[in-house]
Amino acid sequence: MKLKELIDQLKIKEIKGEVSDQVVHSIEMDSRKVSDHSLFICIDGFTVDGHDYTEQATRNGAIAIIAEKQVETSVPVIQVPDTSKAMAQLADYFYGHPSSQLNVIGVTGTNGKTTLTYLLDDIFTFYGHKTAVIGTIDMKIGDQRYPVKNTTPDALFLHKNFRKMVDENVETVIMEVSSHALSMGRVHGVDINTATYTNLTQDHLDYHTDMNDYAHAKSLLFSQLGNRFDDGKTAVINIDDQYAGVMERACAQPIVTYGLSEKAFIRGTDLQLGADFSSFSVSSPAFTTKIETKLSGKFNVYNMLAAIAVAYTYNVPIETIKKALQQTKGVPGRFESVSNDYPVSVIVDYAHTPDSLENVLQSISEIKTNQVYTVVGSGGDRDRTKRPKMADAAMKYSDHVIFTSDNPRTEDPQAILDDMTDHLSEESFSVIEDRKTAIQYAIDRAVDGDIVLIAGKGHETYQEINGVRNYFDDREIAKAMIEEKYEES
Ligand SMILES: CC(=O)N[C@H]1[C@@H](OP(=O)(O)OP(=O)(O)OC[C@H]2O[C@@H](n3ccc(=O)[nH]c3=O)[C@H](O)[C@@H]2O)O[C@H](CO)[C@@H](O)[C@@H]1O[C@H](C)C(=O)N[C@@H](C)C(=O)N[C@H](CCC(=O)O)C(=O)O
Ligand SMILES: Nc1ncnc2c1ncn2[C@@H]1O[C@H](COP(=O)(O)OP(=O)(O)OP(=O)(O)O)[C@@H](O)[C@H]1O
Ligand SMILES: N[C@H](CCC[C@H](N)C(=O)O)C(=O)O
Ligand SMILES: [Mg+2]
Repeated sequence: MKLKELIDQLKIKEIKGEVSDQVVHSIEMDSRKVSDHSLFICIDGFTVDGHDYTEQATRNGAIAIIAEKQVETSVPVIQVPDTSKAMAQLADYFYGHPSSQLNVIGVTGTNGKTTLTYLLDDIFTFYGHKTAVIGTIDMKIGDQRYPVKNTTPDALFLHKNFRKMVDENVETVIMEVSSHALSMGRVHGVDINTATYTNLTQDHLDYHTDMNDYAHAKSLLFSQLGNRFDDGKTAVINIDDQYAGVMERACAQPIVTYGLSEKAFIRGTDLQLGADFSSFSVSSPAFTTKIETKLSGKFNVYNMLAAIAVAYTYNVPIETIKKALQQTKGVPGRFESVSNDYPVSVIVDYAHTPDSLENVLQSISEIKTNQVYTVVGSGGDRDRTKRPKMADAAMKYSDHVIFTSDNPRTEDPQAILDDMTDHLSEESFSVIEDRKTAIQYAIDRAVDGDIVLIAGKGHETYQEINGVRNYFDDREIAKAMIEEKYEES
């Protein structure tokens, strides 16, 4: 594509150098990925400033630079007010507005995003759509999986991969949209059809100033659905959540609500929850039916109601939804039972917020027949104020808590553990910094009928200490320990 045609899309402050008939083969935001005929966009980041890498970019073959500050280079510089926005706009144009050729379902909320994307993937696949999923675990296009660095990647990655999805005949893409992504504009220019809200409870107060600021960031997904009524856009909102009104007020489009309360349009009733199943009735003015699945926990009933509501907006027949939910296996690392064959149950779960920990432990309380051991930590370089609250949730619902390291990142692990435990007066907990030793401690002590919950890392296959990621999988470690325990006895 011609550089001239591309930059004609932008509001330009100044052009230095001559833009004639240069051809752009790729758009890059990372100087290390620049090759011949790339257009390099300078992003002023949290760690470094992309404007400092123009020399490397031109050396690698950049034919022009998009910047928001003054830079000196040998190639034309197009200065714009905001390079992040320009990047989204250029990528959307360069790749031929691919998101508008897809059903894009965006999911936001503190907890349940990954789970809901998996449920929707199961429903739409069962319905016969070719699907794609982007989120915390990875990006999936059809049957192919690709690693992602962020739950919601940057705009360049998104538009580029939407193109790939269109080329591969994907019809429906289900994506998690994090609050970071919304406030950093990573989804700018993404033509979202359905915006879905799960819930809002404390997390990320290192990044957002307070809960209202956090709620506002989430609400951007709903304002970004736009003001036009002729394109069939819909919002799907958990009406039982205390911040539902914030999302509703931000949204000009029709809203389908779900929940357990009477005011929900898609309403769940008659819940029955077990260790490895749940069932409930779901009703709306259009249908009433009973859903039976292998997923357990009240929070998962909410996730399933959200999935039903989204599928309903696409006219997926309720019988199809019902069958898909009946077969769903759930999500790796979410309430994942490590082994059902032994008298001690080990559950690995990704709960890393006070609310998710409380939810998961409440669900365990409902099914437990004996004592509950909880092994839990809290991530470094993240919201510090959630740490004592996570500890309180663990203490409230467990018989024994072993506080340990999650991903300490660049923080001192012991300081994180102090943040979690300093306020605790009871003595009925242990602190074991090394996560493997902490898991061993719980499994060694658990007796027949006990449940060991290993929380916080779920599907993660690493532990990040001092910037280094070492291989670490709670599920593998626990499985080996539990097998060893019962083989010895
Ligand atoms: C704080 C934050 O969000 N950081 C994101 C940000 O990184 P950054 O600002 O530090 O980037 P940077 O390293 O300063 O680089 C600035 C620019 O210089 C360029 N550069 C850099 C080096 C070089 O040699 N040449 C070069 O051109 C970079 O390509 C970039 O364009 O931009 C990167 C590219 O988009 C993101 O990957 C990165 O996410 C980091 C890894 C991260 O951990 N983010 C977390 C907070 C996050 O976003 N989490 C949410 C999920 C939260 C949840 O749901 O619980 C998410 O969506 O992932
Ligand atoms: N609807 C829900 N409400 C509260 N807690 C939930 C809900 N769904 C899942 N959880 C809990 O939260 C944990 C994380 O779930 P999930 O991965 O689906 O959320 P997420 O929003 O994608 O999280 P992240 O932002 O970290 O990617 C689960 O392991 C479970 O403990
Ligand atoms: N998306 C979340 C994941 C947290 C997972 C937990 N294991 C941790 O490392 O804190 C975050 O980046 O805050
Ligand atoms: Mg997620």
